[in-house]
Amino acid sequence: MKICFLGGGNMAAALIGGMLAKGYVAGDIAVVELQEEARARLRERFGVRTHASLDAEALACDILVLAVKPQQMRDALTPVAGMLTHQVVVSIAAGLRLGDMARWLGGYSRLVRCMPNTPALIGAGVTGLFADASVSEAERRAVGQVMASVGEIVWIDTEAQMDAVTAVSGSGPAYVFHFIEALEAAGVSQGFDADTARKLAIGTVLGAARLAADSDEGPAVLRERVTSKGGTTAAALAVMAEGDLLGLVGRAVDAAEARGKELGDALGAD
Ligand SMILES: NC(=O)C1=CN([C@@H]2O[C@H](COP(=O)(O)OP(=O)(O)OC[C@H]3O[C@@H](n4cnc5c(N)ncnc54)[C@H](O)[C@@H]3O)[C@@H](O)[C@H]2O)C=CC1
Ligand SMILES: O=C(O)[C@@H]1CCC=N1
Repeated sequence: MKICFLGGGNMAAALIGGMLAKGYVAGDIAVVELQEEARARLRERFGVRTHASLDAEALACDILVLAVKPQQMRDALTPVAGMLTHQVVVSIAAGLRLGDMARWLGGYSRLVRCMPNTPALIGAGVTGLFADASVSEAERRAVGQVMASVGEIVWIDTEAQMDAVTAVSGSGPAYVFHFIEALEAAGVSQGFDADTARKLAIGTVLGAARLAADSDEGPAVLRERVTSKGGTTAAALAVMAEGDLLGLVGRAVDAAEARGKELGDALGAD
């Protein structure tokens, strides 16, 4: 299975790093990247083959992963129209719809839209996937296998739900990092040095996420177990409820989902 990435930025690096750690070999992975510096970094870091443009050698792949920014996609795909023969084209771009990509590719519709996230780098990603009806079962399995090598995969029933996947798990690591920043800052204002505060904050988020993943009981039960009546946790959670943390996260996810749709509308209108 030969895989070529179009765009070698943050997310391509996260996926490639995760895939190599899971046994994919560098010789089967190529990256097309415009920036010379980025190409050199990718070769040095991962030992993968790099190309300055999507030439015939780069196109000799089974799966072409589109990993450029949504706003860069049209320019990136236009020269490819008419060059694709058998490749399954997998877009990881937020918002961008399959119909618009197929149009830019001159009607080529062997397309999968997916939304990974950056913990893929350590094999702990979550990826939502949706395939065009023309993608065969075997092709879906092959794409699923690549994404499963860097974490969990979830196939989605309708393409419209991809914006919700993006809002929950694609952008989600940033919400968790932001919470870690907040917990760390709170630790510092309690008088800890920055290293100690960070250790306490990251250790807590990591341990709680692992416990939640290992438990059948769900996060609400685990939360209640930490919360003694009249104790310290109850005092903190009351402040979070007063600030409507649940509503705030809901509104944040709604905003991300709406932005995905807006991006899709704007890009498709082009
Ligand atoms: N960063 C994240 O957490 C996630 C990002 N995504 C999606 O992944 C895609 C890439 O995002 P990032 O990696 O963060 O962006 P990035 O800006 O780090 O990487 C994009 C790379 O593509 C290169 N590029 C642009 N046009 C090109 C072309 N025509 N040919 C070859 N290379 C080209 C750029 O030089 C750059 O290195 C986006 O569409 C984004 O929506 C999806 C899931 C998570
Ligand atoms: O912020 C973004 O648009 C991309 C998509 C999901 C994560 N990063």
